[in-house]
Amino acid sequence: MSTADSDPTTTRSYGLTPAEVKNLGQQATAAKALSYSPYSKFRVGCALLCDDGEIVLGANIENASYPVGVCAEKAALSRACLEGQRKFLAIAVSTDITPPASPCGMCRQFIREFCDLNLPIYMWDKDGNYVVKTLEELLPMSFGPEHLKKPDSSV
Ligand SMILES: O=c1ccn([C@H]2C[C@H](O)[C@@H](CO)O2)c(=O)[nH]1
Repeated sequence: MSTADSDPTTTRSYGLTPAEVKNLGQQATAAKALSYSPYSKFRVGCALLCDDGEIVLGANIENASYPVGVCAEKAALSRACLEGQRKFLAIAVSTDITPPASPCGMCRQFIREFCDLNLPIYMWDKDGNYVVKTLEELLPMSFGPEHLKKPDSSV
């Protein structure tokens, strides 16, 4: 007999149902098609689950002046922020490699601005499998907005 805890169709991962995790991963994987990465040829797709249920996509955007390029996570969070989104329930990142890539250090800090430390970050590989870690696991002892005087979030 299956219970709510053992049934893989109902067991939640960090508050998300298996269907929500899968959907977010599929959207991050699809977002790789938006990647502009002529230099590295390394496509990264990102899907953010906002607290109102909206999913915002991003991809890496490179530049002839290499350091000017933007990572997928930063692109997605910037896009979401400009849409007025400020709170996120989960992030999925997808690349074309196995084992999956994890967000770079700058992206971890960028995520830290808007997300709780227990935010799950799902890292999808080319075979459709994922590893999940919390933001705190990827960025321990981090520095965040609460360490500064309370910012005026309307600015
Ligand atoms: O967390 C990361 C790490 C790298 N990249 C992009 C930047 C560059 O376009 C390519 C190779 O580094 O991958 C991301 O989008 N996110």
